[in-house]
Amino acid sequence: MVNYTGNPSSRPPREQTRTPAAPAVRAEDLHVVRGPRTVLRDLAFTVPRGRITGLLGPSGCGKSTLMRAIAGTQAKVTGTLDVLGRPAGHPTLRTRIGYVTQAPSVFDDLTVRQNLAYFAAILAPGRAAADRRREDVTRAVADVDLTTHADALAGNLSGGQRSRVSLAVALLGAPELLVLDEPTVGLDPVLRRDLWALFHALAADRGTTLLVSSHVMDEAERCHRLLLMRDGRILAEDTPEALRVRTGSETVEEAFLHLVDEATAAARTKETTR
Ligand SMILES: Nc1ncnc2c1ncn2[C@@H]1O[C@H](COP(=O)(O)OP(=O)(O)OP(=O)(O)O)[C@@H](O)[C@H]1O
Repeated sequence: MVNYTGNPSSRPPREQTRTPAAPAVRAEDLHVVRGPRTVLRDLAFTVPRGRITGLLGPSGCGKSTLMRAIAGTQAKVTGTLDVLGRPAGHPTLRTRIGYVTQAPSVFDDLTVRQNLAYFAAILAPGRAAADRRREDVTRAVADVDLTTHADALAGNLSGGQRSRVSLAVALLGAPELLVLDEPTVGLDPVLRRDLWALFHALAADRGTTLLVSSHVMDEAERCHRLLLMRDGRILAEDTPEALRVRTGSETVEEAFLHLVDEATAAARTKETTR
């Protein structure tokens, strides 16, 4: 794993005052239609650079759809969605974003190293880049703690190890923005802790921006900022601490439930005053 020397507790350091750089992601009036339904409705939010932003909400609320839109792979997106200063999906963003979906995208009949070498050759083709590719592959394998499995066939790895190969592929080009769709699902507590340490090291040491989705609320406490989603809308956008304080809650899960109740009550009031 990347050498993580920061705060070893599960909570990240408090949000520090920094010169506000342009956000990594900026959405305004964002809508996404899938099939017959509008699944994301009127979203407006930002994702700050060099921080870990957690995208949390119940299953089906639209997290993956939003990540696909940011990665530029989602059709029927309207409104403003700027990513690293370009409209989402712009061709120049391809090498600047690492996107890991929920389904590990690895070739089972190749070893871990061969999988990475294949994707490295797409990112940096040609003989002149051979040394750099080798270094990038070795670094990415070490980042996800798979050095001892580098020559194992991907098809013989566990589910968690295969997910980490996918993550290593995304780390190859040292992307500025990492979009990770439920990267810790199905992992044991030790691996989850190690992956979060890696995420923090990437943000702190390499300045990488991470957008990490989860429907497990305890992971919220590990993020610098949160986007809480429900039913295709952003319910709240703030630091975990600010959300807890604002709602008088002990945990982010409690804060989330409080915000859901508040939104439901507001919707009812709107209905009855019509
Ligand atoms: N191909 C599709 N066509 C139509 N609707 C879809 C399609 N894929 C997803 N949806 C709908 O879009 C909504 C958002 O789905 P999405 O996968 O983004 O949610 P999610 O929050 O990522 O869920 P999970 O945590 O279970 O992965 C859901 O109601 C889902 O039924």
